[in-house]
Amino acid sequence: MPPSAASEGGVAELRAAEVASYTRKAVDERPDLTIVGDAVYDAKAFRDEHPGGAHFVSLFGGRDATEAFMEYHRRAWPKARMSKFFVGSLDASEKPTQADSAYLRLCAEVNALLPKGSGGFAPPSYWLKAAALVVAAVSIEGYMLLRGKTLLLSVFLGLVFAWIGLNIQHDANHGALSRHSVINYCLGYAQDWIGGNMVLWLQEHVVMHHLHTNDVDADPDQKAHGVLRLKPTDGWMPWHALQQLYILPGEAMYAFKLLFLDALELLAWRWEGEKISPLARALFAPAVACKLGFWARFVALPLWLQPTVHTALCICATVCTGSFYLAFFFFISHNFDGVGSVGPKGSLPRSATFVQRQVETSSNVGGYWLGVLNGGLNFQIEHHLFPRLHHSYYAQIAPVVRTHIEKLGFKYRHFPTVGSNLSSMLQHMGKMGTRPGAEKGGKAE
Ligand code: HEM
Repeated sequence: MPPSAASEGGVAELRAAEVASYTRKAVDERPDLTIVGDAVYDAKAFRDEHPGGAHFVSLFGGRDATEAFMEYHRRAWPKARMSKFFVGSLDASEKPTQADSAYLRLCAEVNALLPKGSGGFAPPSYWLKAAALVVAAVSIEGYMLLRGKTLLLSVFLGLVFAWIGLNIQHDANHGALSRHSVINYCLGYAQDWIGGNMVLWLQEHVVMHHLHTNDVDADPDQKAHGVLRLKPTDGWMPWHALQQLYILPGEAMYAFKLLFLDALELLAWRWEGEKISPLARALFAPAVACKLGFWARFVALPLWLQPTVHTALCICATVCTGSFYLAFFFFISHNFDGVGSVGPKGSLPRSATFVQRQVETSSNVGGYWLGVLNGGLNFQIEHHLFPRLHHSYYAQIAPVVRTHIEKLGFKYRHFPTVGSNLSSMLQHMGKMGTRPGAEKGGKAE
C-alpha cells in the first residue's frame, strides 16, 4: 500500500502495513538508497528531481542524510512530500538520527534575518568580487605563459587561487551561490581550475568533515597519519615534540598531496579509506579529465614553453602559496587550545546535539573585512551551522547565533585577531606534542 503523498501519516501507515525494513549495514550496501530519520528513501529516483542538483543526493547514496538535509536546508525534513520515494523503514534494532530542535529554532531566527526572496544565496554585489578574481587569475597565468614566469607573480597567483577556493568553489560546492543548481555545479569546478578536485572535495568536506567535525575516527581533516598529533586519541611519536615548528611549512607542502597523490584516491574512488558512493560514479570521468587538464595546463605547458628550473620553482611557488593560505585558515579554525573532539575518549560524545558538535569544534577569527577576503570562512561557526548560506551573510548573523549558542550553554570561541588564533593553535599543538604523561613525570602511552 503506497503512503498518502498528502498526509504526514503516510510513513506510519506504510509501517503498519509491514513495509521493508533496512539495517544501516543493508543500506550501506545499497547506494541507491538513503536514510533520513527512521525512514529509507529511493535516492536514485529522487536525485534527478532534487532542486539542489543530482550530485549532492548521489554522494549520500548508501548513507544517513538526516543531518545533511537539516543543515543544508535549514528546516525539518518534508516527510509527506517525499513519501513517493519512501521504500521502507530503518530497522527497529537501529537508533534513528534525530533532527536537532534547538538547531531548527536557530534556523528560523537566522532565516528571518535574510533579505526577502534571497533564499540565503549570493547577493548581486558578490558576483563583482567573483568576476574580479577570475579575471585576475586568468590574466596573471596568461601573462606568465606568454612573457615568462616571475617568482613574485607566481606567489601572487597562489594567493588568487586560494581566494578563488575560498570565495567561489567553496560556496559553489556547498550549493550556496545560486538557487540554480547548474550554476553551483559548474562553478564547483573552480576547485579543479586551481589544482584540486571537485568530487574529492565534496566527499572530504561536504560528506565527511561537515557532518563529523573533529570526530576522532570520521573527520578526514583530523587524520594526520602520524605526521602530527592533533588529538589525545592519536598515538605519540618523538617528532610530535617538534610539531609546532613544522606545522606551518607542512601546510605549504600539502600542495603536493592535493596536486598529485589525490589522483590515486580518485582512481580508487575513495577518500582517506572511506568509499565515495557508487551512486555518484557519473562524476568520475569529468574528475579524471579535469585532473589531467590541470597537469597539462599548469605543469606540462609552462615547462614545455620554458624548460628551466626557474619555471619549475615558479609552479611550486604558486601551488605552495595557495596550499599554505588555505590550510592555514582551515587549520586554525578547528585546532586551537580547548577545541572539542567528538567520539570515544573525545571531549564530546557522538550523541551530543548537532549544534554542540558543530559549535564546540570550530572557532571564528577577525571580522567583516577578513570575511570579504576569505569568503566568510573566518566565521567558521556560522559556516558550520549553515553551510548553504552564502558567506556574505555570516558577519550579519554572527551576533544572533552567538546569543542563541550561549543561551544553550555551549562554548562559542571568537578570536579577535589572526595572531591570537595562531598562538592558540600553537599552544594546542604544543600540548598534543608533549609525550602523554611526561608533564606529570609519568610513562608514555
Ligand atoms: C549536501 C548538499 C545539498 C545541497 C547543497 C542541497 C541543496 C538544495 C537546494 C538548493 C534545494 C532547493 C531549495 C530549498 O528547498 O531549500 C534543495 C531542496 C531539497 N533537497 Fe537538497 N541539498 C543537499 C542535499 C540533500 C540531501 C542529501 C537530501 C536528501 C537525501 C536532500 C533533499 C532535498 C529535498 C527533499 C528538497 C526539497 C525540499 C522541500 O521542497 O521542502 N538534499 N536542496
